[in-house]
Amino acid sequence: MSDLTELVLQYFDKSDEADTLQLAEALKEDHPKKLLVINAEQRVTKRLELTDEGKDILTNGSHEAQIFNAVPKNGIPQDQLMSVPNSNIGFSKAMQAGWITIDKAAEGGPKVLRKVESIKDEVQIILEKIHKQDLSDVTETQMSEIKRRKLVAEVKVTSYLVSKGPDFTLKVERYENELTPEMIASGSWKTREFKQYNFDALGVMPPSGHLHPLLKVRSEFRQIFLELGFSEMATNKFVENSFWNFDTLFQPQQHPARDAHDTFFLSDPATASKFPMEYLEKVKDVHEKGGYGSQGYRYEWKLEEAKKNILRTHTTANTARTLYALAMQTPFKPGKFFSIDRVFRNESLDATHLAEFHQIEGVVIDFGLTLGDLMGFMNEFFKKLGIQKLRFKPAYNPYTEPSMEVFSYHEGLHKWVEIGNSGVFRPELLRPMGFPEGVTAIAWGLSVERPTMIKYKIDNIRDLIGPKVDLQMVYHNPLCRLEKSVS
Ligand SMILES: N[C@@H](Cc1ccccc1)C(=O)O
Repeated sequence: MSDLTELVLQYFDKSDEADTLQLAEALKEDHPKKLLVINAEQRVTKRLELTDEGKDILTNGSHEAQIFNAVPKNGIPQDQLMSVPNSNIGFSKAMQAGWITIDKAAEGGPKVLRKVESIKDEVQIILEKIHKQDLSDVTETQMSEIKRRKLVAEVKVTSYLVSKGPDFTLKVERYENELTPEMIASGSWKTREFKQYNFDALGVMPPSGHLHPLLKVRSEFRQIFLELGFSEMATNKFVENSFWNFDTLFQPQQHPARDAHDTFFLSDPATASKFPMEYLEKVKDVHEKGGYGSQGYRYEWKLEEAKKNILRTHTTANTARTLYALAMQTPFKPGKFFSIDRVFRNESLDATHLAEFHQIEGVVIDFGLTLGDLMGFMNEFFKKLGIQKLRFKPAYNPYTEPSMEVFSYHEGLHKWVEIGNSGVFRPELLRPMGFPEGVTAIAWGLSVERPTMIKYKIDNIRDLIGPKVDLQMVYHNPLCRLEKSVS
């Protein structure tokens, strides 16, 4: 017996019937076709069966025959015949058939006498034929009489016509699903049979539209910013140049972040050419000589370095562009801006790092904003996300002073987790743009991936992004259940 035959029998040992598709699944068979090596066609036929009364007649004879047999040669008083089962019908049928007669004038009451020597019990004979399913010499009149007397009934019988299918084989083989390195190494792939692709497969129908967890968390953050009156910055430029990504942010041209190990540089087009020249000169000056109370970096600033096209390493490049556009407007107007979009870093990939991720960025600009405003604002912002305990740690960014890393206490992990970076923008950044003295800006950035991984308890980022995304996680986030908070 083949393995499959055994499995099929085991399956039927536990269940009465099977849909071939379900059976294929239960048996882990590659394709239900393998199980369809035989065809089964359902057929419904009609058959006559004896009723209980019919069965009784088959064994004991018809009612009329029983009456005849109960009459001895020299007759019997009529009332004694009444003990025979079904005597009423039997008596009248036997009278009709002319088998018996009645002597009403007999002494001691009416007496029943035999009229013939012997009888032939036709009803019993016909029922015997029906029982044997041999209806060849049963006449229509006989049949309708038997049916009228309800001695037979018509029953439906369901059966299956089983025949060999086109793929019938006595050898049930398994198709290979995957071409493995072992098959290539051993050369066994040459003789194996591979499963065909099913281009008609429809996949699982989702019950409703779903958001990827990253999009869901993104929409939750977006909602918080909008509730706080922030405007969304345009973030459609994945390709940025070094000028906006680094130089405008007072990041020196020798800074390690501007190295090919950390940043993706474009080869075609390798450089950008359009810059606001007046502003560019001011940026160059502040790097080389300083100003606005700063002594600058005191190195020779090079335009070629600023021209280099890159994939933006942070959305702070958009903040720089947005603030520059705001500075162009007079008189000065305070502003609150945010963006949530993708950034790229030339990092070595591991369970928690990818070469691209999403940043949430916020900036508030007005006269006299201080570190206290930043800390107060951070507390409010994270409270809306359900994050209560915050800690700030002094840090360094070329564009903010002071700078602070933001940590939150993670109840599940029982430790402080870094959730963002923040600071007060330097005058070296704001003043060359043209903002008046006294205008300051507080800004912060965080990744979308970190809170998402914490919320969905994902410890490998590849389960969140890329071909190995756990679809169940997506299915559990139907659009209609969009929640307002991230925890
Ligand atoms: N650009 C910083 C985040 C940040 C934004 C704004 C101010 C301070 C820090 C980062 O990529 O980590």
